[in-house]
Amino acid sequence: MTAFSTVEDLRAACRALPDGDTDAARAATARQAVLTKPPGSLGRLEDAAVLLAGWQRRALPELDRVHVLVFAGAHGVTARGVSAFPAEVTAQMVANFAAGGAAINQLARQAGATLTVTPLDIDHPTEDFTQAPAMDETAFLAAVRAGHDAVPADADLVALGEMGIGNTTAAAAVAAGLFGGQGADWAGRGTGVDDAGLARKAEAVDMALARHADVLADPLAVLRCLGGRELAAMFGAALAARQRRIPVLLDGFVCGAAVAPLARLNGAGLAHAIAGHVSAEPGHRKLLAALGLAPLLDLGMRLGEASGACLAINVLRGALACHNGMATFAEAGVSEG
Ligand SMILES: Cc1cc2ncn([C@H]3O[C@H](COP(=O)(O)O)[C@@H](O)[C@H]3O)c2cc1C
Ligand SMILES: O=C(O)c1cccnc1
Repeated sequence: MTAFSTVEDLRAACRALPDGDTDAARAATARQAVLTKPPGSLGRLEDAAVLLAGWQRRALPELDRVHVLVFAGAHGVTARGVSAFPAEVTAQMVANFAAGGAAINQLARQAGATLTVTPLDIDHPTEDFTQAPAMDETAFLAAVRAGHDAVPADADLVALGEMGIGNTTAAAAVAAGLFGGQGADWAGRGTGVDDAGLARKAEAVDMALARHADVLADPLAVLRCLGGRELAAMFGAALAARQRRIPVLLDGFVCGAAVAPLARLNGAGLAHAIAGHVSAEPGHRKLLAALGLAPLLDLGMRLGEASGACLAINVLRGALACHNGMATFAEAGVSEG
């Protein structure tokens, strides 16, 4: 596993990513062509099975060891009135995760996945990024490393998610920093802010873009200066998964913004990622389009916590039930077209 003790090490690691196994992907594609169905009739389930085969490096992939990794962080920008909820909800929800009372507890159990929640220094909010970098390099690397270390080496799939009051503002700032546009193009209502709250979010993003204008060409600096610890951790987890060739399921807008720097640093950086869903946060659809990712689900969800990704695990289980379990035309004695 590539270690990184500096931002430049991290950048080098992001540029030197391994590929999946094209032979396994080719074998999976060939199998899809001879299963007892019209070619292509399982739509994106077929693509998903082939992607899992390529990254798991076996023609018949498995989902025995599925891990949901949720990272929590606290945001200085909450002081600007950018969330409908108070900042203390982050720590309260971390306790709720531990007690089993959150949506993700129910969804992870239902999806047959192991849930791990990693709080990241939640008693110490990041800096208000309208005024200063959210994190210095030490704090940023520590958060990236925490995410990197959270990925189990033997996972068949990891789903990523977050908890952090204020983080849809951070995600909007990161998205704007990476892909251009202004606050109003990327800010949404998050937990449900009113029109004045939405205007404050857009203004905070615009202030952040102006404050950090000199680093916007550097995707890692964008994540460090405009992001937050849980975003940096999701980035580190997506990187670790790729280094181990483990496929990744992405959650909503915040998760997508967190991993987007990998695609900016390496054109194929998110080739191992599947968008679990598109959230109701309007920036998410735009972000997925910019990343060239098509979401599996579109359920109007806007929760975060890896909830959309977790539901999509069930879709992948369906994809593999067909891919691994169906008879071929020859086996079933069914005539081909
Ligand atoms: C009780 C509660 C549980 C949550 N679980 C996820 N989020 C979601 O909402 C937050 C982002 O929205 P904003 O940027 O508007 O603060 C994040 O914590 C995200 O995970 C929650 C929010 C609340 C209030
Ligand atoms: O799409 C998301 O990630 C999201 C949307 C609203 C609140 N929290 C997260």
